[in-house]
Amino acid sequence: MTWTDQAWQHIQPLYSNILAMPFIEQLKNGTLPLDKFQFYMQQDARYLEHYGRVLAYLGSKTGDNDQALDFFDFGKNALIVERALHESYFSQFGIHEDSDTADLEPICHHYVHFLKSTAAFDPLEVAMAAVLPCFVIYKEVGDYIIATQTNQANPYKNWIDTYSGPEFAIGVQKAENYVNAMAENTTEAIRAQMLEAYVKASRMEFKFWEAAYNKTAW
Ligand SMILES: Cc1ncc(CN)c(N)n1
Repeated sequence: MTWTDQAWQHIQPLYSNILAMPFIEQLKNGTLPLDKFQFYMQQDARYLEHYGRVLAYLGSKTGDNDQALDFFDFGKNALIVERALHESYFSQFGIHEDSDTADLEPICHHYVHFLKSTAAFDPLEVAMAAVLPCFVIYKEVGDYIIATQTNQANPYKNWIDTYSGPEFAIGVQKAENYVNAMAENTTEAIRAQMLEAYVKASRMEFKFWEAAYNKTAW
């Protein structure tokens, strides 16, 4: 079994909890209150600015040029999605343009700085494992919503389409392949740290949606 399969299996209880969250259930049904989605979008735009930079930074740290190019692309894509949020969703959902300067709320702040410090101070394998749940969980949630939704007039359709399409899945698979190759070529001790980082980031994905649902501020 690959390292990513093992890691994914390891977080199944948490993933089941994610699917049962009111945020995800209501996003799927199209009944999520607008103010909760607005809060989420605003924080997510800020998150993506930082996440994109972390991915590009990890690309710059790898000695493998293919991996570097792919991580530069992943970083660029995160910023492209962030820009799309501004150009379409922000006006569609009535979110104020001053979101650029919106405070990072506690969970977003913690997640971003966890990724940045892991990228800066931990082994590259661990940092690559830390950024993976952001790919995998969104893909799985996107696919789950597409497979189970019944509301064809869901106002959040565009968001759902971003993460459920084949294009996103290709990137996720590439990122997983790199992490598997790195896991194979490292030590048991580093693999344990990789798993710890993967689990922490997955918990933060849960917390990010929970914070949006509760509109948690400082
Ligand atoms: C918090 C979070 N995690 C993951 C994704 C998907 N890249 C996102 N947009 N936002």
